[in-house]
Amino acid sequence: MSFETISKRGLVILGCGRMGGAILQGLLSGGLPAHSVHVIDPHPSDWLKSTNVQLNGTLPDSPAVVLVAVKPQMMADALPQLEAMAKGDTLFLTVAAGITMAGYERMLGDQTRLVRAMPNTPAAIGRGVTAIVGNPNATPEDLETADALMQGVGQVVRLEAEDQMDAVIGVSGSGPAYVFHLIEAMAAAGEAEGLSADLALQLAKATVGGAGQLAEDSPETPATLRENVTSPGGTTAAALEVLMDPETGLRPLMRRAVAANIARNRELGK
Ligand SMILES: NC(=O)C1=CN([C@@H]2O[C@H](COP(=O)(O)OP(=O)(O)OC[C@H]3O[C@@H](n4cnc5c(N)ncnc54)[C@H](OP(=O)(O)O)[C@@H]3O)[C@@H](O)[C@H]2O)C=CC1
Ligand SMILES: O=C(O)[C@@H]1CCC=N1
Repeated sequence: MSFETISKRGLVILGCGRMGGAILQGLLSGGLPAHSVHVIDPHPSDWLKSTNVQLNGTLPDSPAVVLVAVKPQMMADALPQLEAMAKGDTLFLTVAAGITMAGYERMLGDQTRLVRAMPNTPAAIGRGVTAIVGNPNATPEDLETADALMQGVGQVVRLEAEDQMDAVIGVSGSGPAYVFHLIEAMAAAGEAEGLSADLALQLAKATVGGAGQLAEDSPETPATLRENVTSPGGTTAAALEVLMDPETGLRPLMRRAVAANIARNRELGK
């Protein structure tokens, strides 16, 4: 399905907050005409009002795509109003955590053509990464459509099975929050060692941003890049002894954090 089909038949966005808004921004700057987008959201932001999309108005009977971007807790209230579209020729593309394909099929019917997608907030600057997986009704063309829409906000990867989605949410969907917390923690450590708050934050942000870019661009593995910083017997080695402790270091901590993420994701899906 091309952007032309989407602009002819329309795109409905259910819930246009941080994630729905970031995806919409990517699509509009990629050339999707604003008048073909119909947004349902109780409190549209000023930015949304300035885009010329159709806000809380009459919806097309059979839009090309419905993008579902409400919180999982709102899904049972918000989604059933669009049930009739799921009986026709509309692709449902959802970015919500927690809710499984079986859950959507219970709300919309088991004929629904559905793609689950898990983006992350760097989507707001076109640097997101989104994993997608379709239900058995989703055609290869539906996956192409979902892929093309999500490429508007960054890279897209395809999953082999829905059960991989939990780990994806735990790593990349929520991952930006872990990295932002790393920035906070590094800045706090710098401040505790005598730097001003502003300088510590500038150093931490630039270090995480630069290291992230280097890890993406370099042909070297993260392990080699880490070793390149680590002079034998030097300062980095002393810090890494703490961070890489097999019992108390970052690896077991991250393992616990991701496991907690997945446990919550499964609760939200109930
Ligand atoms: N934020 C993130 O990093 C990521 C989020 N997601 C998923 O994206 C989805 C949205 O999250 P996020 O954008 O952060 O949340 P937001 O709260 O920013 O956005 C949700 C939007 O839906 C609106 N809304 C609430 N009730 C309804 C309704 N009945 N009908 C239509 N719209 C409604 C909200 O309005 P109001 O605020 O007025 O209630 C809000 O604008 C979630 O399912 C989440 O799992 C996926 C990947 C990453
Ligand atoms: O915190 C959440 O539930 C959502 C899903 C992934 C990122 N934010």
